[in-house]
Amino acid sequence: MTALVAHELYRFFHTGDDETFALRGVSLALCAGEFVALVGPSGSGKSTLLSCLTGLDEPDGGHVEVGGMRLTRRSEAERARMRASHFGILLQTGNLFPHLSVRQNIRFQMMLAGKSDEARVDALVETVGLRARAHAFATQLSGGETARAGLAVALAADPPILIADEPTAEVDADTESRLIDHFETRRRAGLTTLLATHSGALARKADRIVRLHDGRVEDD
Ligand SMILES: Nc1ncnc2c1ncn2[C@@H]1O[C@H](COP(=O)(O)OP(=O)(O)OP(=O)(O)O)[C@@H](O)[C@H]1O
Repeated sequence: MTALVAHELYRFFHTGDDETFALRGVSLALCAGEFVALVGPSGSGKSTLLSCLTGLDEPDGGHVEVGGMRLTRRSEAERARMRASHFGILLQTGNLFPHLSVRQNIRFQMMLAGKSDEARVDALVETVGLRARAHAFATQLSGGETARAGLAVALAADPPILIADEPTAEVDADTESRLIDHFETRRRAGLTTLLATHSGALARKADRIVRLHDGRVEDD
């Protein structure tokens, strides 16, 4: 079953007289339960693609379908509803509430999904290697800790589709291997994962590697 489809996505940015072609006709299909790594050089369009796939950004051309329903060109409220029921999202813009601790951020995300499970909060804090920082506020975390806490929040509600941008940036080797185990557990549970990454170790564990270059899929 196909979980997420992108049809011929185009995205252009205009800054003054400059025009950047971030996506130039990207098509991609993720099957339910697939673990896919999105790779490519800096500036190749990975983050832009993830934003369009989750409906946080609207493509200038093409469309996205999630769970068989079109996500693109709907109202912001409809996109937000579809996002909440399909995705866990970690993008470079971050997803933490600054006035909540790491634990409270994870708990809050679970609550939004109608869930409450303290053992799962403990397990997620452990998985991302933040046991010692679980009670720190988001504003008190380092860059790497912020990214790991953000990943725990993205995973909190056990989303059908996890979309994460560089989830293992700035993590030590032990944490990276725990996270890889977690992504493999998701795959065994039939959950779908798409990660943009510069990590060869992580990409090698994926079922499939999709390579972007200059806004196009170079290899899939
Ligand atoms: N909001 C924006 N306004 C103008 N240009 C943008 C914007 N967002 C992205 N771009 C440009 O679009 C291109 C693709 O950027 P994107 O962030 O998607 O690349 P990336 O592959 O994720 O890079 P990295 O690996 O460095 O995160 C780049 O040339 C970038 O400068």
